This record gives sequence, C-alpha cells and structure tokens, in this order.
Amino acid sequence: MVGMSQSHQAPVIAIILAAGFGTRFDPAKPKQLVSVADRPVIEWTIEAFEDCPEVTDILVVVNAAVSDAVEKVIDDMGSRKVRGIVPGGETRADSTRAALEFLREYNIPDDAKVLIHDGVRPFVSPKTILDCVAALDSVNAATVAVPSTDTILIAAPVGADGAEADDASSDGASSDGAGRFDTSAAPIVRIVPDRATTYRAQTPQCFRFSTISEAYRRAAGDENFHPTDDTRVVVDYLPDEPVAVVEGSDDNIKITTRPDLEVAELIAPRARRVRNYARRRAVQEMTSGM
Ligand SMILES: Nc1ccn([C@@H]2O[C@H](COP(=O)(O)OP(=O)(O)OP(=O)(O)O)[C@@H](O)[C@H]2O)c(=O)n1
Ligand SMILES: C[C@](O)(CO)[C@H](O)COP(=O)(O)O
Repeated sequence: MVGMSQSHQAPVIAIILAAGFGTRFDPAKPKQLVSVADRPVIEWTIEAFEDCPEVTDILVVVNAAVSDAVEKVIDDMGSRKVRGIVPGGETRADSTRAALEFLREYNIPDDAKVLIHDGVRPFVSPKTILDCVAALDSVNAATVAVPSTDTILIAAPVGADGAEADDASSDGASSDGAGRFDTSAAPIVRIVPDRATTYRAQTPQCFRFSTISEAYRRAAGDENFHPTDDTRVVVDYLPDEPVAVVEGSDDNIKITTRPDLEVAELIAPRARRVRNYARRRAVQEMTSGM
C-alpha cells in the first residue's frame, strides 16, 4: 500500500468491494464497469469517498476480470487517496476478509475507522459518509440502512414431511409454470416482525478496525457461515457490540440486476448536483477560514 496517511488522528479507510461476478446482472459485462451517465459505476463510487475530506485512504478490492480496467479508471481519475488494489475472494465476505488482512499487514492502528462499501452503490451521498465517520466516535460499529416501507416476512420452505427444509435460502418457486400453486414449494411465513423495527441494510457499514477484525477472526472457524453483509458478522460473533443504524437514502441503490441501471440513470443527475453542492460548500468553508 503506497503512502498510507500518517496523522495523529485515526485514519478513515474506505474499503470499496468490487470483486463480485455480477451473476444476477450479466456475468459477461461486469456491472462495476458499466456506464451510468457516461461514467463507469466504480468511478462514481470511488469519487464519493475521494471527495469526502474526512476519508484519508481508499482500498479497492477487485477480481482478475476487472482488475486492469479498475486500475485504469483510478489512474484516469487522478485519485489522491487510493492506496491499494487488492485481489478479492469468492464471496463478498471473502473479499472483506482479504481487505482486512491487507490492512493488518500494513499495521493499520486498531482504532482506524473502516468504512466498507459496495462498489456497485455509486450514489452514496456526502452526508451519509460523514454521518458514518461521526457515528464511530460514539460506537464501534454502525451500518447505513433505511426504514423498511414494506412489511418484512421471515419465511422458510417446508420439506415434504412438513418439517422446515434445510435450505432456508431457497427461493421456493410457488408456481409450477402452468399457473397451479405448488404448496410443497411455497415458502411458509414464520415471523412477521413489527415493521417499525425493520430496516433495509445498505452500505457503508462502518467499524473500528479492531472490532471488524475480531468479528471476522471469530467467524473464520464457522464454515457454514455465509453472511451477505459485514454487519451480520459483528451481530453474530460479537453479540455484545451494539451496531448503530445510520440513516441511508433511497438514492443509495445497489445495482444488482439490469433494470437497476435504468433507475441509476434517473438518480445520476441528482447525485451529481448533490456532489457539486458539497464541493462548493467545502471550498467556501476553506476560504472563509483564511
Ligand atoms: N466475491 C465478491 C462478491 C461481491 N463483491 C462485491 O460486493 C458488492 C455487493 O455484491 P453484489 O451486488 O451481490 O455483487 P455481485 O456479487 O457481483 O453480484 P451477484 O451476487 O449477482 O453475482 C459488489 O460491489 C461486489 O463487487 C466482492 O467484492 N467480492
Ligand atoms: C451489503 C448489502 O449491500 C446490504 O444490503 C447486501 O447484503 C449485499 O448483498 P449481495 O448479495 O452481495 O448483493
């Protein structure tokens, strides 16, 4: 890692995960590189952290299929904060683990603030990033999330014998294709949590370096653990560690499937205005103190 920031204050490191394979989007067209408003998704994402004065360092996690292209994007942007491009792993959690190991090799201090962000959430706002950094002054773990406007159902498929099936993650297709409802395949609703307590997780998910490292260290022994986010690693493996919710935004979408690209094109002009405004404010604040 080149030139990690040296300061008496804890570094604020953004880990941008861009090592995914985009199977739900188009594996032949890596979504982290597709254009939104004429710029690659990953450029939008890196720019959000590059622009934030509180973020000192950026690490980008890639796979072999996108590595060269991402490196070119970073060069073309003239990034001042990207310190390393790290090979990721098979799953999202493997990629986070690879980034944490990389940071450990560079003796990152335990109190470093680490913001882990999906490379395919291009429109994270300046305010959200600042709120994440500030949250870590009060808690060791926080996640961006939005209150769910839908009622969330916890459901699991039922096996032929009426017992809960082993694979609770199956999507349980409930129609046989001829319009007949297949009760044996339908997931069965188990719990309906009070909606006021339910949120949709976004990123960044933010942690003191020692907290997220310890959570991943404990999770490493469990080969059946397949978390879809980093918050769950802390919630499951450091249950006494509170994870605060930082308010997110509906514009902070994750590009997951092809139709998300159309939504992204609609959000992009608004995101551009918000970033330009934040830049002007930063310049004004700097010059007013001169
Ligand atoms: N092995 C992986 C898998 C995911 N990610 C990153 O994690 C973020 C969220 O993942 P997701 O939207 O699921 O992306 P993919 O894994 O690429 O998509 P899919 O699950 O459809 O294959 C993305 O920025 C993705 O690049 C990663 O760095 N390493
Ligand atoms: C981390 C995340 O973006 C929170 O919503 C999400 O869990 C990533 O899941 P994916 O399966 O990797 O898209």
